Amino acid sequence: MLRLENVRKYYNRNLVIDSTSLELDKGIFWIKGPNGSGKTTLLKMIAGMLPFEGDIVFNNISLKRQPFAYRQMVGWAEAEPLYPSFVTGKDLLSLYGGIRKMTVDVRNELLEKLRLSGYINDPVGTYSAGMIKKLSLALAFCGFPPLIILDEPLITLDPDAFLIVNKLIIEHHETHKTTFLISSHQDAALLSAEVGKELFVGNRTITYSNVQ
Ligand SMILES: Nc1ncnc2c1ncn2[C@@H]1O[C@H](COP(=O)(O)OP(=O)(O)OP(=O)(O)O)[C@@H](O)[C@H]1O
Repeated sequence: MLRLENVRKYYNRNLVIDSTSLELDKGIFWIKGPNGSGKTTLLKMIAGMLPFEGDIVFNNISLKRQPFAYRQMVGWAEAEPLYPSFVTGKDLLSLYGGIRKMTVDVRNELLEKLRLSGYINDPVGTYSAGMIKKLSLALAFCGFPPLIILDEPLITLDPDAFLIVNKLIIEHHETHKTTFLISSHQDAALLSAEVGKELFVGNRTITYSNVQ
């Protein structure tokens, strides 16, 4: 269960997220809303990447009171990930996999599924935008955290990769009961109408509506 308690976010004096309280059960949630409505801000706050007023609680662990334990439960992938150009994909996966205590077999399975194996030993500076995107998604899945937050995971992916990522999200939700928060301008129905639910962000308020 994810709970937002009177969450509010200002950038300087600009109020972007206004006093939002929300409770979400396990599920796959799509964050929708026009450009500039606050989707990335909301996701970064839930990922523990931005300071804010209020609190966020996941599985009874508070981000404000137990920040380390909270962050251990969260995987995060940015919309436009950036990594130092000289590190390899393997370096990053070893780092994340080590922290998240993921076995090499499971890591290799993830690499195969995302078709990263062919270039994982190359420096990230040689990757295309889609290759970097897939690497960032693999890092978010590392160790199978119970909450995975993906900001625009489908941009820059080719049609094959798009389907692979959709499948991976559904598989994870079904097998590990992972909760996903996903921002996308894509149609949520592309994923799965059965498990997809939508959160609308806009007009400085958030309303939750179940689209099943
Ligand atoms: N670092 C920042 N400093 C100041 N204002 C910011 C900052 N980041 C975002 N904003 C402002 O916060 C508002 C919400 O931005 P945010 O990136 O969360 O929107 P979004 O819904 O993700 O947009 P998009 O669909 O274009 O990605 C915008 O008005 C933006 O200008």
